[in-house]
Amino acid sequence: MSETPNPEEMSLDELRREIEDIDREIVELIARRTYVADTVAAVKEDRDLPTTDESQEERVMERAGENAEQFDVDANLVKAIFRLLIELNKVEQRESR
Ligand SMILES: C=C(O[C@@H]1C=C(C(=O)O)C=C[C@H]1O)C(=O)O
Repeated sequence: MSETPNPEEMSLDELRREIEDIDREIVELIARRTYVADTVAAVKEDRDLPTTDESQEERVMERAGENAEQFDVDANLVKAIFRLLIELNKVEQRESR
């Protein structure tokens, strides 16, 4: 085994560390989004509102598409991710009310 670092492998490692950091941040943001759902659930319970609000979901999805376009990423893929995030939030809300 050679002691000389392979520059291509090093930069691959560095890039993967960057992805690892970003992945952690993504999970942290998902957790933050989910924690807010607990508070939303409390407000809805207080006002006797249902967990699902389809018009709000449409606004969230539309915003996701606009943000995706702004950052030049595939809007349909980003929307698919947001569909899952909304479902995750609703599961959390149903558990906490
Ligand atoms: C968080 C809410 O509850 C649900 C979850 C949503 C979301 O995750 O963005 C949007 C609408 C609701 O169906 C809300 O009403 O704002």
